[in-house]
Amino acid sequence: MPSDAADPRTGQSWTVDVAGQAIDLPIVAIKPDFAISLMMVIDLGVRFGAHVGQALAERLAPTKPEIVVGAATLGIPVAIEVTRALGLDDYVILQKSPKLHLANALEQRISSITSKGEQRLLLDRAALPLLAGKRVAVVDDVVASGSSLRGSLELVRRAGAEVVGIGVILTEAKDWQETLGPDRDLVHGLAHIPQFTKAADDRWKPIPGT
Ligand SMILES: Nc1ncnc2[nH]cnc12
Repeated sequence: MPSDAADPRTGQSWTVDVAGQAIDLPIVAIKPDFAISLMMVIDLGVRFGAHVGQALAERLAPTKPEIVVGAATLGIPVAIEVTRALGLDDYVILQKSPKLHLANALEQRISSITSKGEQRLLLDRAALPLLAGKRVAVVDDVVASGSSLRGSLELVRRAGAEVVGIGVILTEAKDWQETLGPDRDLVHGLAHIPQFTKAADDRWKPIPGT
């Protein structure tokens, strides 16, 4: 398909050990001199989903969560697997696009490094009784800027719940630590990935300190 957009593929990949399971992530250029190693959790199969669900549940169980909250889109499989592995049933998904039944949703604005422009997170008011007064674990696939997680925490707290833990498959670079402030201490990540820049030899290399 002809396109004016630059091809984001670099031909390089980054291997990371996720709680004992190695995955290969393609390094994808977001800008001419900036790239990330992209983890699309929905492309990694159900066994990987179950593995990370179990590993995150082990780390979150001591915080005694009563319900799990995840943000659309890639937080959805994580929320389902963590809920299952914790032996819970209900979970709550924060939507990114307005659904017909969400006309009256609680709303929070967010931004993301992998999606264009500003986005929002929406909490269905029908889910409020599931959250009010509850101990909540908030989960996502990756925390990078921290904007999406910060929006999730805000919505969960507006719903009257206590955030007792945050579970992510990957932490990426360090920007999220400043975005989340003191909430950074609630984060349980299974592995860390750096961000990348192009070196003099045209190879993508991790940015020191990320
Ligand atoms: N490395 C990454 N993979 C998938 N989603 C992301 N969002 C931010 N960084 C990401």
